Amino acid sequence: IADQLRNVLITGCSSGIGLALAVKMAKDEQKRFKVFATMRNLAKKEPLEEAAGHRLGKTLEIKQLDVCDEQSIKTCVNSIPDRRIDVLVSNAGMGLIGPIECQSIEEMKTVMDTNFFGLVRLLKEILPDMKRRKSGHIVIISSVMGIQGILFNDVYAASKFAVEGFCESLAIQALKFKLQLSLIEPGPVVTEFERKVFEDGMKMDLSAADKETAEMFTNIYLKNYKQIFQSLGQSAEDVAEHTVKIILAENPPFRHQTNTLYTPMTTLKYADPNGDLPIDIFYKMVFQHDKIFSASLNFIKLLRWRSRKSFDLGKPSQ
Ligand SMILES: NC(=O)C1=CN([C@@H]2O[C@H](COP(=O)(O)OP(=O)(O)OC[C@H]3O[C@@H](n4cnc5c(N)ncnc54)[C@H](OP(=O)(O)O)[C@@H]3O)[C@@H](O)[C@H]2O)C=CC1
Ligand SMILES: CC1=C(/C=C/C(C)=C/C=C/C(C)=C/C=O)C(C)(C)CCC1
Repeated sequence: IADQLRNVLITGCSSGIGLALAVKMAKDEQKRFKVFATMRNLAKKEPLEEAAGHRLGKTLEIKQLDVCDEQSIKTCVNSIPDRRIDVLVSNAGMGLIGPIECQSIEEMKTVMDTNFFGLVRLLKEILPDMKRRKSGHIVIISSVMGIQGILFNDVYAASKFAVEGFCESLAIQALKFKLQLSLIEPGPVVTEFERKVFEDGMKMDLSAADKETAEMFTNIYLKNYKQIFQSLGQSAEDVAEHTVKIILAENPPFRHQTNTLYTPMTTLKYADPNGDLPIDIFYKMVFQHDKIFSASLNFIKLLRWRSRKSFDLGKPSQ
């Protein structure tokens, strides 16, 4: 389908990565994509409409889709000509931070339902068509937390690990049907996600946690949260650019990390089969905070300077 117009369905386009990606693909100079930009709440469509400009109604259409609602997914897919989706970008998701003692099972279930079962619901509806056609690319916005946990992100990391385990299994079957499957793994990205998660963290009722845990969350995690996003964070447009390159790549990889500043952390996982190395390093970064944290921020600055050269995924398919 290299020279054919590709139908692209993206979830979670009211803000952040989904919005940036929808707009970037709709503005493709070679007009290779017809974008179905979806969101659960159409009352939030204005920023996307504004960013899409005159592409609206041409290379970009806005549709309602709630990944937690099977009927809404079905209605949306049925409204697409021939139900043909060449590229599915599963992007809708939400964060959750804090000590588990202070989170309800209900809140945790909402995260799993959105980040993990949201993807499962989409694929139950869309995968059979792709298999029948023996063509399609499934692109999932996962996270570095799909391969490595971070302090106070226990349930969010679990939801992204679930996504990765699910996709690793499915990728083998996908290969048999000539389908492509790619996990995009961003580090911190400055979007509504960051703002929502931080605000929820700031107003969290910490009374169910012991003093040491509550202080750890407030004085270490929340205190440094903004600085981490500032020094390490990417823009939604940057992640969108990586995602488009993956979509256009001749042989798209199964996993793609978008943030070269973050790769030293994830690499630690593969450097030690016992799994202790990344945990020890994260421990030192967090709890020998004064010395290590400033050292690691300097290290990040050095990496940022070193990583000016742009990434290269080889020859695009056209
Ligand atoms: N920001 C970050 O640091 C990182 C984010 N990611 C991942 O990137 C993806 C996009 O997040 P990002 O752009 O940062 O954050 P945003 O909060 O800006 O965007 C999330 C989008 O998902 C939508 N959404 C939430 N629940 C549902 C649902 N049930 N059905 C449909 N849409 C829903 C939101 O809609 P609404 O406006 O209605 O809430 C919004 O459009 C997520 O999967 C996230 O886990 C990965 C790595 C890092
Ligand atoms: C770098 C770093 C930290 C935080 C990393 C963060 C906050 C990453 C956020 C990633 C996100 C939001 C991914 C979304 O999917 C710690 C743990 C404080 C320890 C010191 C090093």
